[in-house]
Amino acid sequence: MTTLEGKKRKLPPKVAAMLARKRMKLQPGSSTTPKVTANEPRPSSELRERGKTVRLDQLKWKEVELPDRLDDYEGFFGLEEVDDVEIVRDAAASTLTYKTHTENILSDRERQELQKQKQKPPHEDYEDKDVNEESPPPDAAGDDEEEEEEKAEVDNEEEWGGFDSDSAEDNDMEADENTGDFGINPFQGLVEESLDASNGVDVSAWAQLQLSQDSLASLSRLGFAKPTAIQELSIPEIMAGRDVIGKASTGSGKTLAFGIPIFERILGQSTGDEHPETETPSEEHTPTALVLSPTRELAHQITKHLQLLASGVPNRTIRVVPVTGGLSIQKQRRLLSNADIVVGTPGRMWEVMGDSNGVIDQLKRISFLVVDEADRLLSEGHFKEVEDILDSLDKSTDENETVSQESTRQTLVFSATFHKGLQQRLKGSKKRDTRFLDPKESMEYLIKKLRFKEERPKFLDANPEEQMAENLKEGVLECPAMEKDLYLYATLLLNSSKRTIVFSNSIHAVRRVTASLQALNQPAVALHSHMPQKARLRSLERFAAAGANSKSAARSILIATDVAARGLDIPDTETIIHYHVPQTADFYVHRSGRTARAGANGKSIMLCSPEEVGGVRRLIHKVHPNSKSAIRSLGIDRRLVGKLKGRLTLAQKIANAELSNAKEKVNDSWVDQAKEDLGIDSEEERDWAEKEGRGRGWQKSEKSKVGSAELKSFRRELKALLQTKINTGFSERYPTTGDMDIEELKRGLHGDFIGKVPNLEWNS
Ligand SMILES: Nc1ncnc2c1ncn2[C@@H]1O[C@H](COP(=O)(O)OP(=O)(O)OP(=O)(O)O)[C@@H](O)[C@H]1O
Repeated sequence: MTTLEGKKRKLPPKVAAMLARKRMKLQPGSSTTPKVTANEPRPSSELRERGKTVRLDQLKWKEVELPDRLDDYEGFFGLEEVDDVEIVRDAAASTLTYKTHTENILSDRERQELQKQKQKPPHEDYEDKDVNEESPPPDAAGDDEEEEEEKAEVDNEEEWGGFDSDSAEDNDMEADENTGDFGINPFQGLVEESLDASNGVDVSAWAQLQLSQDSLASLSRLGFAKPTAIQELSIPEIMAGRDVIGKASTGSGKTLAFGIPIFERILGQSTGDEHPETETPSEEHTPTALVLSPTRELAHQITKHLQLLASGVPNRTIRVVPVTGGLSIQKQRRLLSNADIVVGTPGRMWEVMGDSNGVIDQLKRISFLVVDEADRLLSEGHFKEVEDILDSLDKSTDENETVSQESTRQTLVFSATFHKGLQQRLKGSKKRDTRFLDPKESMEYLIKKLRFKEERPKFLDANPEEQMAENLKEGVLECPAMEKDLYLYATLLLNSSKRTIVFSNSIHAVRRVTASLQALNQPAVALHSHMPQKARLRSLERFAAAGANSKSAARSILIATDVAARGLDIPDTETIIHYHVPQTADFYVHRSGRTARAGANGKSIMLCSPEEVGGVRRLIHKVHPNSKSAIRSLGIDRRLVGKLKGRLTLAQKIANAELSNAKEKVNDSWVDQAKEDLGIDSEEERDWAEKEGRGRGWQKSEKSKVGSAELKSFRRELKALLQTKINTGFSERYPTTGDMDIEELKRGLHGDFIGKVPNLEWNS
C-alpha cells in the first residue's frame, strides 16, 4: 500500500476487506488452504489428498465484489477470485499445480458456456458487469498517446474527476444497474447497418483478388460489392507475403485492407472443422496477427469490424480479442490463450506481455504485425512501449544473440497521414537518411525498428494527390474569440445534420461546452481521456444511437478532444466542427475524416477567431497546397446569432455553476479521503489535509460556488427563453464581400478573412 507522509494510508473498509481476502487466496506455496469458507471448512491436507488437480481455466472464477465507488482504487476492477484452492509448488520442476474440490471445477457444459462467452464481442463484457467502471489503472497510463497529451494540457483545476462521470453518468449507471442493463456497444450501428444490407450482394468485383469462398461469402453478407482502392492495392501484395506500408484517405477501408489477408491466412491454415465449443485453450496456440492501435476506442472498433467479417465465415470461428486498458486484464489474459487476432493498445499490450513470458513466446510466432494509425502510434506518446513490444518480439531465444537473426512475420503499416519526408524516402525518391533521432523522424526510426522482412517494404499510396475524403466539403466560419460558444450553438441549430462531432483542443472546453449545450436541450455528450472507460464507451454509444429507435433523439452531438480524432467510424456522422483550430494539419485531416466515410457526404467547419487566422493559414497550406477553392468561407445570419445570446449566457451560467459545484463536491470528498488517509479527524487538521490535497492537484474554488436557489432561477429563466420562438425576420448574412480568396489568405496579405458563402447549408 502506498504511504503518505510516512503514515500508512487507510483504505475504505470494503476495499481493505477485499484485499485481505485476496491476500489469503492463492498464496503460492502456502501451507494453509488459501481460503476456507465458513460453512464448508476444508483443511488443506484434505485438498492435497483428495482434491483434484486442475488448470486455472478449469476453475470457477468469480468476480471480486467491489464497493460502489472506488475513487483511486480502480486497479482492482475486473479482478476475479476463487476460493478453496491449494497451490502446490514443485520447486524442482519450477511448476505450480492447483488442487481443489469438485464443486470448484467447471463442468464441461459450463466450460462450453464460458467458451461461448469468450466469443462474444468485447462490449458484451459489460453485460457481465466485468468492467472497469472508473478510470484506467494508473499503470495503464500512456495507453493512449492522446491521453498523455491531454493530461499534460489539463491544469490543476481540471483534475477533479470529471463532471460527466461524477454526476450525470454515474446516476445513469445506477439506473442501468437496477434494470440490469449494462450493454454498451457504440459500434452497434456498424454491425446492424452492415448486416441489414447483407442479404448477399454480388461480389464478382472481388474476383481478381482471388479470395476464398468463405471471405467472399462474408463480404457479400456485409454488402461490400467491390474493394476500395487501398484494398485493391494492398490485398494482393500482402497475400503474396510482402511487407506493406499503406496510405489512403480517412474512411477508405484500411481496416479490411489488412484484415482480409489476415483472414485468408487463418482460413488457409484451418482444417475447417474447428468448433469453438470443443476447443480448449492451448499453450501451443499462436495468434496469427497482432494489431496495435493508438486508442482504446479504435482498438474496440477494429475488433468489432474484424469480428463482423468473422461472423460471416461459415466453417471457422475466428477469434478477435481486444487487449486495452479499462477492461479486466485477467479476462484479457485468458482470452489471449486462444485468440487468432489480438488488437491492442501499446500500454496494455506491454503490461500483458511484461508479466508473462508465455505471451511473449506466443506473440513471437505471429504471422502479421499490423501498426494501424502508424504515424500516431509511433510518435512520442507510445514510442517507448511500442519499442519495448518490438524488442521483445524480436529477442533471440539464443542467449548469445540479443536479436533473432531474421524476422519471419509480415509487417503492415497503415495510416491516412505520413510525415512527408518519410513518404518520399519510402517511395524511393530520396536517399535513405540514417540520422534518425530528430523528433519528426521518430517514425522513421521505429519503421526501422519494425524489422520488415524486406529491405524495402512496398509503399502503397491510394491517394497521392488529395488526402481529404472525396465527398467532404470544408468551410471556415469566422467568429469573435469570446463568442465561439454562441457561434457553435447557432451553427448546430442551423445545421440539420444527424450526427455532429465537435472537436476541441482541451478537456476543460469539452466539459464546459457539453454542459452549456445540454442546458440548451441539445443532445450533446462528452468524450475525453479523463472520463472512465465505461463512460467513454457510453458516450459513443449514445452518440451512435441517435435516431436508431423511437426513444433515442433524432440527432446527436459528440463534444470530444482529439482522442476521438483517429479511426472512429460512426455511420451518419455528417458534420465535423472544429471548435478550436486543430494543432496540426494531420489532426485536421483525421478529425475531418470522421465524416464523408466510405463514399458518403460530409462537412467540416472550422470556427476561427482572429487570433487563429495564422494557424488556419498554415493548415490550408499543408492540407491543400494546390487547391484554390477546397475550403470556403461560410456566412451566417449575424442578427440571428445575436438573438441567441440571451439563451447562451444563461446556459453558460448554469454550466459553470454545475461544473464548479461538482468540483466542490469532489474537493470535499477528497478532503475527507485525505483526512482518512492521514488518520486525522479534527476540524483543525482539515486545512492541512486540504493543503495535501492541493499538492496533488486539487483546487478549491469558493468564489464560483452557486447556490441551488440561484441555479434553479437560471434554469427557469432559460426554460422560458427556450420556449419563446426566435423571430428570424429577414436574413442578414455575415457582411462580407465575395468569395474567400484562399490564395491571398495563403500569401498572408490580410490578417483576416474576406469573403462569403451565403449560408451554412452549402447550397450556393
Ligand atoms: N469494400 C468496401 N465497400 C464498402 N464499404 C467498405 C468497404 N470496406 C470497408 N468499408 C466500410 O468503410 C468504412 C470505413 O472503413 P475503415 O474504418 O476501415 O476506414 P479507414 O480507412 O481505416 O479510416 P480511418 O483512416 O479514418 O481510420 C467502414 O464503415 C467499413 O465498414
